[in-house]
Amino acid sequence: MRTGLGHLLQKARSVMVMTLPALLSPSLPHSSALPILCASVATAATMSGSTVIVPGSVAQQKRALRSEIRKALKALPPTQRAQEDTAIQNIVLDSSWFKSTRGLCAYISCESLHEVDTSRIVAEVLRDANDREEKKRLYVPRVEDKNSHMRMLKISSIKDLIANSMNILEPSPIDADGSQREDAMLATHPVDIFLLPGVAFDRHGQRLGRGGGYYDVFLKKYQELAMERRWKQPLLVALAYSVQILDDDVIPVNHHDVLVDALVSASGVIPISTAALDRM
Ligand SMILES: Nc1nc2c(c(=O)[nH]1)N(C=O)[C@@H](CNc1ccc(C(=O)N[C@@H](CCC(=O)O)C(=O)O)cc1)CN2
Ligand SMILES: Nc1ncnc2c1ncn2[C@@H]1O[C@H](COP(=O)(O)OP(=O)(O)OP(=O)(O)O)[C@@H](O)[C@H]1O
Repeated sequence: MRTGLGHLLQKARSVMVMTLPALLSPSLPHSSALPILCASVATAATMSGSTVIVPGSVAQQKRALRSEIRKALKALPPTQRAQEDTAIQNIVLDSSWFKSTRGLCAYISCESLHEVDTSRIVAEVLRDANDREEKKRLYVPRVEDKNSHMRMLKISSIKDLIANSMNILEPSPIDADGSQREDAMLATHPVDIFLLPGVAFDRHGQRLGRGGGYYDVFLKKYQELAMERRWKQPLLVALAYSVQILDDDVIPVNHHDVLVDALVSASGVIPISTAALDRM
């Protein structure tokens, strides 16, 4: 499914106007809203023509942008949030690329982090895993240490999850039978799709995470594994509220940032890479 980009952009902009009112001059048209967000990230921004020179390291700029988007997410009215959660999950569940996947990595959404809800997607996969012949293997994140080390472990029931110190549900390393859970990095079959969380995204595939480096490190390793094994590269699909989709060149970039293939917003799928155009 494709989306009307103009409509989506307008929607993202109009939400920015609502969530960042103090930064906006009443004379500015809505279309000027997102560059203003960029200026707001740089507290001492220097204007040079239309270019905003953002001071500070990339890490500082990322921190400032995370903080802006967290505020925008907190300000999202609950009814709009619920509507977008439903629409995004319906789009995923109804898609051919999701239906045909056999191996999936998904995050377990955390309400206090204001993440796009994945509970229906996870429940559906686990229902399939238990009831049907066409099973999907589901791997979910487990943080191993503070040095950006995360594993993706296979679960077969929601009961496999327990809250960690950050209050995110994650699997124990050992299952109910006392066996090691399957690790996606050690599995004999590939992961076809990653459903990714994040703080902000753009239409070039840039993704701003929570700052731990967990996904960037994991995805790089998984892409290398897929290459070694001659598997198809997994499709990296980020789930995004409208306020999380920013104009191009607003998200600060590091060389280690892994680009996503596509976004799913409440307005539809935004394919970015050629792989996404081919497969979605
Ligand atoms: N649901 C979910 N699970 C996930 C992630 C995620 O983003 N979402 N992760 C993705 O990496 C890993 C965990 N990483 C995390 C990193 C930071 C925070 C967090 O609470 N950050 C606070 C700010 C903390 C600070 O600035 O000091 C926040 O974002 O409000 C949570 C999870 C693995 N599991
Ligand atoms: N491939 C990598 N190898 C080593 N360190 C990395 C890698 N990717 C990220 N890091 C480190 O992780 C930390 C956080 O990076 P960054 O702010 O870009 O993460 P992020 O956008 O929040 O992404 P994530 O969702 O992966 O946490 C930085 O200290 C960075 O150097």
